[in-house]
Amino acid sequence: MENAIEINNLTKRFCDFTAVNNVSFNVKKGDVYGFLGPNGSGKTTVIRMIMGLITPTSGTGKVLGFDISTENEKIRSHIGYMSQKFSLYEDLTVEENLDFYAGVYNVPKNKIKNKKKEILEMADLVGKEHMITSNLSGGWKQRLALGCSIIHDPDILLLDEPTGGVDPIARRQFWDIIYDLSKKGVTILVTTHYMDEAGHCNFIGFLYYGNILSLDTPNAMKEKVIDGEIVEIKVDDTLKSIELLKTMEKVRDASVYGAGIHVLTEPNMDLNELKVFLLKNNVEIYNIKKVKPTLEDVFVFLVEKENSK
Ligand SMILES: Nc1ncnc2c1ncn2[C@@H]1O[C@H](COP(=O)(O)OP(=O)(O)OP(=O)(O)O)[C@@H](O)[C@H]1O
Repeated sequence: MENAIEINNLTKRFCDFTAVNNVSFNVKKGDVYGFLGPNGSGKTTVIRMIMGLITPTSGTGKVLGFDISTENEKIRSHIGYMSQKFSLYEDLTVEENLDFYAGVYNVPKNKIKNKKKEILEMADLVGKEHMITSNLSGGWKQRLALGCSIIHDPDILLLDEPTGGVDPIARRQFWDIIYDLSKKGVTILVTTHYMDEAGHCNFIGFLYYGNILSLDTPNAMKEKVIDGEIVEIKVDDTLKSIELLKTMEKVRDASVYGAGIHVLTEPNMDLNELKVFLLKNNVEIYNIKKVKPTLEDVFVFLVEKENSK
C-alpha cells in the first residue's frame, strides 16, 4: 500500500454551513504533506475527520487501509496528534508529561524508559526532565508536546499548526525533527501558515473555504500555477505604487512583498512599460526585475482567482 491516507470527496456540513466541500487527496507513506489555507478554511475539520473525531457528512477516507467512519479505534493507535495548543500539563514536570502520555497510549512498561530517553534526546530536553513544564520556553514546550505525541511510535503524525508562536530558531529545530521522523518512515500531515515551511514539504494541498484549490509539489506549484509573470519592484513609496500599478491594464495584481512589491503581470511583460509608467507618476524606482514566483505569490494568485469567480 503506497498511500498512508486516502481521502475521497470528503464533505462536512455543520447545519447548513459547508466547512469542507468535496475534498480529495492522498498522502504517500513517509511523505511530509503540507496542508495550507487561511484561518477557517477547514484544515482542522479535515484532520478531525481523519482521526475519526467527527463523522463526514459524505465522502470516504482510509488511513492505513482502515475506514475513517467505521474503524477509528484501529486508526487512533497508529496516529500521533499535536495541535498549536500543545495539550501539556503545565504543572507536571517534563518527565511526568511523558509518563502520562505513555500511559494514555498504552506504551508497554518495559519500553517506557528507553522511549523517554530517546524523546528527551530528540527534543533537546536532556537535563530538563524535572523542570515544571510551565517554566519551559515556547520552543521546548513545543518539542515536548511533539515528544508526547510520538511516544507510542505512531505511523502517522498529524500536526495542526504546530509551529505557531515559537521563534524561528525553535521552528528550524522542530522541522529538523520532522525530517528525521519522515526519514524513519513516519507519514506527516502538517497544517501551517508559514510559506517557508510549506516549501519544505514534499507535497502541498491548498485549502480555501472548504475547497481544495491546488495539489502539487512546491516546485510544480511555483512553475505551473501562475499564468503570467512576477515582477519585483523596490520604490520610494510602496503603497502609492501598488495603487498605481493596479490601474495598469497588463497588471493583474500588486502586493507588498518584504520591503518591495510583487506585481503579477500578463505573460511577456515589458519592464520598460512598467518603469515609464511609474516614473511618469513621480515614483523613484530603486530596483525592478522579473523573478520566479514564490509559494506566497502562488497562493495570492490562487485566492485572487477564486475570489474573482
Ligand atoms: N463544530 C463546529 N460547528 C460549527 N462550525 C464549525 C465547527 N467546527 C468548525 N466549524 C467552522 O468550520 C470552518 C472551518 O473551521 P476549521 O477549524 O476546520 O478551519 P481551519 O482551516 O483549521 O482554521 P484555523 O487555521 O483557524 O484553525 C470555520 O468557519 C469554523 O467556524
